[in-house]
Amino acid sequence: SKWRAAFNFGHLKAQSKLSVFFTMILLFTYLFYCLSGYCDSVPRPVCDQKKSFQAKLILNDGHDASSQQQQPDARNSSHGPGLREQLSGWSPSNNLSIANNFGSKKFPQAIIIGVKKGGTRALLEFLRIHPDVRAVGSEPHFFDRFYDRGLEWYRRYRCSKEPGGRLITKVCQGLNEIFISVKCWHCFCYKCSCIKAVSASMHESDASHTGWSAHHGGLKRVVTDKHFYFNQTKGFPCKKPEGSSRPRCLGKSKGRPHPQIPSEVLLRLRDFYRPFNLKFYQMTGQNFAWD
Ligand SMILES: Nc1ncnc2c1ncn2[C@@H]1O[C@H](COP(=O)(O)OS(=O)(=O)O)[C@@H](OP(=O)(O)O)[C@H]1O
Repeated sequence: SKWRAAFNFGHLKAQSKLSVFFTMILLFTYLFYCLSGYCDSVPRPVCDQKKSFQAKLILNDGHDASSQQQQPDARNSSHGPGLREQLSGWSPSNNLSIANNFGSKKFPQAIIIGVKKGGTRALLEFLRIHPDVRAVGSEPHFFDRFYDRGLEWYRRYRCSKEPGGRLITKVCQGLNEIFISVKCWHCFCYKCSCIKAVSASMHESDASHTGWSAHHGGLKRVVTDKHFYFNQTKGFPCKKPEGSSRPRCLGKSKGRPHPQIPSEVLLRLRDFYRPFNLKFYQMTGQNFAWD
């Protein structure tokens, strides 16, 4: 029975070692997941921090917006008419306000539309420097991941503490994404002032691009080159320190070192994308000269 007890004890120890081992694996996987930048993009309901405040959506005319909940079906509709219909009552001046202690929620006055890895985070972060800009913290991914959750869900991201604030969000990623983006832009931004975030090379043009965007978004030109410095290590512009704050570059998952691509591969890629680029120039009415 002594042997049996020892055996059982050993068995138990092995079991607990195993569970510690698996817990560590889980922790490291999660850590790696976050370090690779994915956690950033998982949306958190930043405006809905305290359920106890019983935030209610109130239209300007005093109607309770929550009774008008509509659930768009992402699978049955394109980003076009369905959304357009639902947004027919939307306009920057037809704002919703949220009765809670965090200020009022506003409809977006500007939207950043961008493809994956198009540099939309940089544009968002740089626009955020502008004193009249209020932007969501994490990207809601409404149009590419959570469209079927409906506008009520999306509304939780409409937060701004200042009436004139602008909310910037990022929409439209996916297959054939550049065209979907542009279609989205056409269908969605017919009422809001829209920032067209297209840049051939964000490396050189971040700051001026931000200025350009701010100008087109109806903002005073406040953000200029003097807000940035070029970080040699990162190979990208970063925010200059203000007062006692430190210089701020985007996280490790933005502006990563890229492998050397053989020139013949680059040529083949350019050939492949040429007709798509032409189609894109036609859609936007602008030649970006990506060749
Ligand atoms: N200032 C600055 N700092 C860092 N990175 C910059 C900057 N400006 C543009 N970029 C480019 O942005 C790329 C990431 O784009 P996104 O933010 O749109 O990526 S994501 O699709 O949301 O994951 C990122 O892609 P990678 O270089 O592959 O990391 C950069 O090429």
